[in-house]
Amino acid sequence: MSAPAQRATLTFVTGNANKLREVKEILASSPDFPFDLTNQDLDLPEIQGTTQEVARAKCSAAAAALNGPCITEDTALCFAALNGLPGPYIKDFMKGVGHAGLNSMLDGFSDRTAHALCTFAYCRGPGQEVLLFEGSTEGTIVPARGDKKFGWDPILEVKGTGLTYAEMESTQKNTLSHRYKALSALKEYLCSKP
Ligand SMILES: O=c1[nH]c(=O)c2ncn([C@@H]3O[C@H](COP(=O)(O)OP(=O)(O)OP(=O)(O)O)[C@@H](O)[C@H]3O)c2[nH]1
Ligand SMILES: [Mg+2]
Repeated sequence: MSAPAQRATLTFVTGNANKLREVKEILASSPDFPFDLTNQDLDLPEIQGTTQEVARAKCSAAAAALNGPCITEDTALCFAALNGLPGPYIKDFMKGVGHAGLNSMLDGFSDRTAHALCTFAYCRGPGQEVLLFEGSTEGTIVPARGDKKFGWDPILEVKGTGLTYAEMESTQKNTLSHRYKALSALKEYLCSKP
């Protein structure tokens, strides 16, 4: 009997262990995903700009550094009252002011809605076009509730659930999250390619 054909490997370039965990969890229920996923943590520049500009530049730099195909992922938290900010700069805002500070930024505004935006980027190799796959989940910014193991999960109450991401089981977050939606779009594209 011949050995089963080996699947190609795709490198997910990220230094974020929580992202990697969620991506693996989501893909675990996607046996049709056409790659074996590996991970590398590379120190890549994250430019200033729109979420799409940030994602394209990072993935392009990752493909050049790896000299091969890769995916990267950027997550933004966008406050409606602030025209989408902090957006792609949420990492520094979270580090700088934390859950309480992010809540205070909306004091004085009647609109406390926000959306989490995930952008997966896929590049086949150095100098190749970068393709983007986005997913967004709506919610409201609230005082922290739930498990504090992942970033701003405790302050985004997801629309229609009454729960913050941090109050959900991972199985629930992974069926409605920004990451789940963007990864589904990436998967659909990769599965449609010969
Ligand atoms: O509560 C959260 N729930 C999430 O679902 C989620 N996804 C990302 N993040 C955080 O938002 C910032 C994005 O910045 P980011 O996209 O540049 O990520 P990163 O620098 O940590 O990793 P990477 O760039 O190596 O992939 C970082 O602080 C991430 O920790 C999340 N926080
Ligand atoms: Mg980053």
